[in-house]
Amino acid sequence: MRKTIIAGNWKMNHTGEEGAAVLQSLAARVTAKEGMEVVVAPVFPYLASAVQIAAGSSVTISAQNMHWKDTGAYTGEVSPAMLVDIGVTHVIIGHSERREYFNETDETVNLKVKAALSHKLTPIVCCGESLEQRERGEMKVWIEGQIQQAFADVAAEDMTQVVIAYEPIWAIGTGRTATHEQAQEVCAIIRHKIGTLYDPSLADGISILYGGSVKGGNIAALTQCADIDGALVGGASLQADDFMDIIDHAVIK
Ligand SMILES: O=C(CO)COP(=O)(O)O
Repeated sequence: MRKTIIAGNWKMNHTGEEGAAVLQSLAARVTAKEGMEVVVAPVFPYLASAVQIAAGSSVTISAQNMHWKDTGAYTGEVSPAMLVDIGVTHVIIGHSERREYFNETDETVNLKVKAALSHKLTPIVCCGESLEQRERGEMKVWIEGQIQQAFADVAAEDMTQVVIAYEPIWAIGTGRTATHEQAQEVCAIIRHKIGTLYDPSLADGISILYGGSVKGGNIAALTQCADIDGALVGGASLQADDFMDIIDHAVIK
């Protein structure tokens, strides 16, 4: 059975104090549910204290990015070994904001995916098309290409540790959620592509999340879809009440 995963990407938000308050509230309120995982991704400076606040609760902590090397002359970067050292378990890789503003490419995404897997960090690998690509009818080819390149040279046994997030760029922070039919269509394309790259039963075990203006009001319809196994949530993960609303209404299939 695939896990339902609700992951909050805080992006560049919350001071240490603000984030700690939200996380304390979540740690107290999220109850352990079989088949469900709740993840929160604060900014780098507060990851270590976030791990401590979440310890013993049903919330686990993710980074929003990392470098692929363990150490070296890479000013401003953070390595997978360092994340593991402080107790981080997940890392978001290839978010469209990193691709757009920080020169993240399919090649660096692939390097980071392989580095995460070799450190037993769970990569939450993002893909998604722009509105122009969708309108030009290029969505399927684009998404399949992103998936193929993200997992190039990744062994089948490592794929079981992977989480994929489909985030259409046009639905991020816009209030314009993809309909659950649109999200399901693309998540099915992703699962099918993984099935052709590996095998269908491996693809069947991978959690595929949807991200883009997810709220308490649309999570049930999304997670009822056959190929949508949770959400990567931006804005609505910043306040404990909003995020709890999503967690409480997510469907565990
Ligand atoms: O980018 C996202 C999560 O990674 C989605 O952000 P919003 O939920 O704010 O649209």
